[in-house]
Amino acid sequence: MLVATAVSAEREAVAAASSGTAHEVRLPGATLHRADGHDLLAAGVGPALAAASVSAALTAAALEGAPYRLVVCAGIAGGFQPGAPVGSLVVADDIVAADLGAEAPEGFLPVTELGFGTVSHRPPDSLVREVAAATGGRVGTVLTVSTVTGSAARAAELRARHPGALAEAMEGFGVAEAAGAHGVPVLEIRAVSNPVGPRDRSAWRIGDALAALTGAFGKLGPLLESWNPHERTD
Ligand SMILES: O=C(O)c1cccc(C(=O)CC[C@H]2O[C@@H](n3cnc4c(=O)[nH]cnc43)[C@H](O)[C@@H]2O)c1
Repeated sequence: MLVATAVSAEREAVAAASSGTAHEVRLPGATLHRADGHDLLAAGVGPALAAASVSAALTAAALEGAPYRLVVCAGIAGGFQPGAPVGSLVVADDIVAADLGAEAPEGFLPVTELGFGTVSHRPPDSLVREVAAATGGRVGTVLTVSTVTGSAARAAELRARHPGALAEAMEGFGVAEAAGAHGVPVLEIRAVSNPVGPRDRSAWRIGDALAALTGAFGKLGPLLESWNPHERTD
């Protein structure tokens, strides 16, 4: 399994859930922290760098003859209120690129309406349900944005376009695109550090969110390690 976070503080929060000592594996384009049979990667902020880093890790694993069974995108996120309060955990049932497209006089057009690509990746249903049950996480759409929302108007616009959205972050769709290109299932787990809305960096509760991430992964170890994509029922 590969767990991809944006920054090293998030990677360390995930690592704190297991007792094993990690060693570094340096690859072209990515440095893995390997412990207890899984790899952790601080893949960078934003969908492009996250996709490039995860793609490097997936390619290296495939060339070694040991492909990953699962890629998990994990980290902190903004939560849409009141569905995802600060400190809560969100498990994505849909990983959606919210700003990939074009503006038109009639509104935003997703890239799919321009005839290109995709804007959504759906993690395996059964795994989403099991992870949510084990962690107490809320299940919903997690948006991937390249610009952190900073106004009530933008938050309302995103909610209108994505009524099922519980959280926004900046890497999920990039990680999912990389995993999808390798045919590997993907999951996104986010701990809410701040409300989505008017920018107020002083209101971010990063420590609480990182602690929630550690708590979640503490409950997930055996479930994720033993999950077999070939036994999926969905
Ligand atoms: O300053 C720190 O100590 C620190 C520790 C851990 C993480 C950070 C980050 O700034 C991570 C950036 C990361 O967080 C996601 N994020 C969090 N809130 C939002 C949001 O409201 N909208 C979009 N993204 C959000 C995002 O995935 C960033 O990559 C700092």
